Order: sequence, then C-alpha cells, then structure tokens
Amino acid sequence: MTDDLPVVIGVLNVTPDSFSDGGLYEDLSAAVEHGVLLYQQGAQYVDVGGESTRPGATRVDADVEIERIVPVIAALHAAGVPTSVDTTRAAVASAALDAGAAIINDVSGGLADPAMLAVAASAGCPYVIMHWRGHSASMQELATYTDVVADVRAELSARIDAALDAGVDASSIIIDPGLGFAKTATHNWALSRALPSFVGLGYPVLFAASRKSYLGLLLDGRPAPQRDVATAATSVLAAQAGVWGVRVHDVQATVDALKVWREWIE
Ligand SMILES: Nc1nc2ncc(COP(=O)(O)O)nc2c(=O)[nH]1
Repeated sequence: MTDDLPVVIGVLNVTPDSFSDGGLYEDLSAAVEHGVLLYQQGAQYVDVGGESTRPGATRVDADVEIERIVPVIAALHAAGVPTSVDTTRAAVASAALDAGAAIINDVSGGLADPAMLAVAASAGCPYVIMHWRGHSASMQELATYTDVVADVRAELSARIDAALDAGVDASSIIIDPGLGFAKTATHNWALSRALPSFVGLGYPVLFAASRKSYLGLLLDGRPAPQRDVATAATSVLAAQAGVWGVRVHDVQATVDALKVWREWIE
C-alpha cells in the first residue's frame, strides 16, 4: 500500500503472443517508452514478462526470455523505473535481478523450476507466489476443484511453506490467487469475492484480473483491450478487500479509479 492506496504494478509483456498486448513491445525502445509511461501514470513497478502465460501458449527457452527482458529491465532501471520480472525460471529471475529488477513475480510459485526458491531466498527480494497448476498448454484441464477457494488457499499455503523452508523470508512473500490459471470464469468470480480470506492468510495479496477472459465473458465477448474499465472496477473492489497490490495493463484507469475510492472512503 502507498499512502493507503494499493500498489499498482503495470504490465509490460515483451512477447509476440501475450493475450492482450502481444507484439506491441518487442522493440526495445517501444518497450522502454511504454514502461516509462506506465511509471509516469502511477505504477510503482513495471512487470516485465518475456514468455506468454496465456492458455495454450508455446514455451520459449530461457535464453530467449533473457534476451527479451534483460535489456528492457536494465534500461528501465537506468531510467529510475522499478521493475518486477514475470518468469517461472530461476536463471531468468537471476539475470533480471542482476539487471536491476526489484521483485520476482513467479506465476508458478516455485513449482516450475526447482531452483527458483533458492534464488528468491538468496536475493532476499519480494517474491510473488501465484496459485498455479501447470503450464499454459494443459492448465484449463486442471480447472477442477472441490471448493475452489479452500483448495486454492490450501495449495497456496503449501507453496508458502515450501518457500519458507527454502529460506525465503516471510516478509518477502506476496501471494496471488492466479485468476485464469487453471480456473474457469466461475472460479475467478468466487476467488474475487473471497479476496478477504486470502488477505486473512497474513501475506500481502496481489490481485491480477486485468483484461482477463472472465471479464470478456461478462462484457458479451468484448476483446481484451476494451476491458480496462471493468479492470479498474475490479481494482477498486480489490482495494476494498484489503489487497496489497493490483497488476494491470491500463495503469491510468486503475490509478484514477483508486483515487476516487480513496476519497470516497475518507
Ligand atoms: N502475479 C501474476 N502474474 C501474472 N502474469 C501474467 C498473467 C497473464 O498474462 P498478462 O501478462 O497478459 O496479464 N497473469 C498474472 C497473474 O494473474 N498474476
């Protein structure tokens, strides 16, 4: 939280195939320009990703991820823009930290790469543990739960314990319910409504609904770039639920909406 507003993390995907902004920022100068814009609009961090996590996306090698994101992170660092690295790979996280990234945003919560927890532990940096059940290709078949809120809480808690056992400091851990990752729209709404119970786990919660398909469904199939007003609404509701931060593509819309929320609850 910064002056009682949630932290806003701006999304910068340096990929050809991310679901809502793929291909827009593959060029270094375009990526850096957009990252600086997001920071100027009020993002406390810019989340730089080099591998699409969309359902069905094909994986890229670590060296491709590194090639894509390290120059961007280094340039944003030089420009005074704090960044997080969106990766499931330890080698990519290490390279990003060396280039100046401040946060590891690991959508797999340490499951995808056994070496990741040790990297997060030794770096001592904030480490985002998102609920995840497998890589993009298979994840929607994995969307089966007895009670999605209870199951996600339990599985996240297991990842928190694994991180603590690996030496990650409790004060470094941020958790994220992972909307859209092995979740249906119904699951996403249930998890959104249950955000206070995730806040109750005692770790800062990152909420990342931005432009996701469950919002598209609600908006009669509207394409991803036209879901930013709905995203800003989720940012306010997440703030109301007590989250630490929100991860969004349209920073301006969310910052404006959160300012309204702050005045309203004064
Ligand atoms: N912590 C976190 N990171 C993420 N990274 C990518 C995407 C999906 O792709 P996008 O980069 O286009 O939003 N979603 C999440 C998320 O829900 N939580």
